[in-house]
Amino acid sequence: MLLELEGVYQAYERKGTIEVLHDIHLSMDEGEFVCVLGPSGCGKSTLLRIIAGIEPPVQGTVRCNGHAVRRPDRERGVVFQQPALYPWLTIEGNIEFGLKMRHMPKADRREVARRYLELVGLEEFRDRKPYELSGGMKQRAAIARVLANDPSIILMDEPFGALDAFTKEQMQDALRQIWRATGKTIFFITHDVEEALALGTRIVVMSPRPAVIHADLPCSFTHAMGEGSRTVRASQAFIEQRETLVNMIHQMHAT
Ligand SMILES: Nc1ncnc2c1ncn2[C@@H]1O[C@H](COP(=O)(O)OP(=O)(O)OP(=O)(O)O)[C@@H](O)[C@H]1O
Repeated sequence: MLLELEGVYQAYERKGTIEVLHDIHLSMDEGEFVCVLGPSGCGKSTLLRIIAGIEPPVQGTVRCNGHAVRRPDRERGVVFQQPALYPWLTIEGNIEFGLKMRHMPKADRREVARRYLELVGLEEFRDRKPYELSGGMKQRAAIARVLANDPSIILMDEPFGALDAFTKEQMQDALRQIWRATGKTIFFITHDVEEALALGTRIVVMSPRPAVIHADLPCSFTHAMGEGSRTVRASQAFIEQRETLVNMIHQMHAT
């Protein structure tokens, strides 16, 4: 088991106690692509921060590769909605940064950076600064930077949430190719039911706060998608599954 969460409980003290996560149990195997859906404010980002080691839970444990998670480390790479690239470095410099901090020799760094620049389709932009790139390209660079650190799992918090619909679909198709090419395990938070169905091998639905896991469903559309995904997205089975999930989330909002 790559990742194991047992009895994770999180609450904050703010004019009384806000219970956010109630009792989360979740395991992930290597190579899985788990998409997490749930009503707004239910604690999805909180869960990601706990898995990343950015904040500790009040109760419960998180284990990654058999070790208790206590702080952020490169075993768990994180991609946020706003790509956190260093504005003064080139795209290649950004991708190499973590490797440089670990004292990897320059020639090796360059080789790793070029490999991932190519994988995310940014070879031609390697000498540009982040402000010269579109939103989608910046997010590709952020993904390449995380991949360069060779994490066991990539944690993504609505990474395409700020992109227009067309770019978003392109990025989903690109991420699927990257996942296939690298075999990485991905934990992906989204508000977008169609996005979850188009990417995940598993869909986890969280309940409203204090959140528990309301549903944990296998999903196979991503396997049926080629370089593009239009045909599968327009299929009857996809649309039916989308409506089932949208209704499930609406019903939780209403109760
Ligand atoms: N450090 C904190 N202190 C106090 N309350 C917090 C803290 N972090 C999160 N919360 C509260 O916990 C709840 C869950 O927040 P979180 O951002 O994890 O939800 P989410 O499901 O990711 O939301 P959204 O879908 O809107 O992005 C919210 O009510 C939020 O206000």
